[in-house]
Amino acid sequence: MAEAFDEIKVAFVCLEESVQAVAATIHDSGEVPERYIRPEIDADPVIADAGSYTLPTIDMSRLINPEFSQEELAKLGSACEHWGFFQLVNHGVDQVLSQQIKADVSEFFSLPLEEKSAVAIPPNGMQGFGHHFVFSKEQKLDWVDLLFLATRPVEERSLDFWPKKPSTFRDTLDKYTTELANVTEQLFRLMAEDLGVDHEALLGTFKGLPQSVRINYYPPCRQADKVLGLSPHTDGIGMTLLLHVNDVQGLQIRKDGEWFSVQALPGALVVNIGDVLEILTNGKYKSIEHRAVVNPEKERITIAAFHSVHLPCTIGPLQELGDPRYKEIDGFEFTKGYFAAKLEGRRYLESLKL
Ligand SMILES: O=C(O)CCC(=O)C(=O)O
Ligand SMILES: [Fe+2]
Repeated sequence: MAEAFDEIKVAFVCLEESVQAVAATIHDSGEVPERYIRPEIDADPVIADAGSYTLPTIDMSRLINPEFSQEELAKLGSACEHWGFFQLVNHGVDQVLSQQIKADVSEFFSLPLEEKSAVAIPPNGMQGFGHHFVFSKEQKLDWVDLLFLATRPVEERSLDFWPKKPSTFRDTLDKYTTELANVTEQLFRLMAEDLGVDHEALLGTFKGLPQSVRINYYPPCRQADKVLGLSPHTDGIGMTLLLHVNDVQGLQIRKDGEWFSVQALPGALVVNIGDVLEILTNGKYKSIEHRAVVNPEKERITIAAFHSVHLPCTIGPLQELGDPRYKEIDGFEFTKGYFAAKLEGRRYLESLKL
């Protein structure tokens, strides 16, 4: 994947300011610079009465227990079809390791800007500390700083962008992402079973489980209702596993045309279907638009682990799943198109429909 990123060459404009530093400088006035103010939020409100919705919770310990697996597998399939999102509990990721990754990530973002800048994203680069999806000097900006790293295949890691501080960071990220790759592989197998397709056909697209992480730091913002942490988007990969580093909520997903706030359970992984899995499943599983909002008083930190296709490859609906409803597309071309249209929600995915 690291090599793939080099090949994709996304033309992001280098945004030199850190949002965390902006938040600190406006601390007294609380007035957010115009570039971060998002008038579109008012036109697109959050579901007032979310009581009728509950994001499905899937229990991995039941999925792998023969006594309950059929029932839980049906729930998994239904969540992927109707929500494109679920919370995974009892996922088996070592709790001490989860605590350690949370501590290391929090410590990295609490370092002075100069120290974080040791791993800054270079011009036209993707990996490191900085911002993604800034295409012009005029465009509105998300209220977030990120650290983006390709973690698998292991031999393609660019360690220059892996923080040396805190000293445990690299080792913890290595162990944590390895565990997540295992959970992902298990989920892909279970999904193949739910879909009634050959495991190898599904897993082959994700051979070697290429993976990257996007660690999101959303500073608090007194004008939180005027900014967006992350603009609405879908994930241009197979599947994402999201960990909440602290207990601050902010993820919203588009449900029946309105925004629904996710309440992540402590310790759960929030899993979502990406564009590639929607295409492979011929539209059975859904890649849902989501966004992140910001807390007025507290910082919010999340770790999104993306599981991507094995490049080079061709992305298209699996044969067993009926007449194709999406075009076949070369993996590189898909990824380039996804990055170019990232700020346009589901539009790129829709353009691939037949
Ligand atoms: O931080 C969140 O809640 C969402 C993160 C996300 O959607 C992403 O990184 O793609
Ligand atoms: Fe996302």
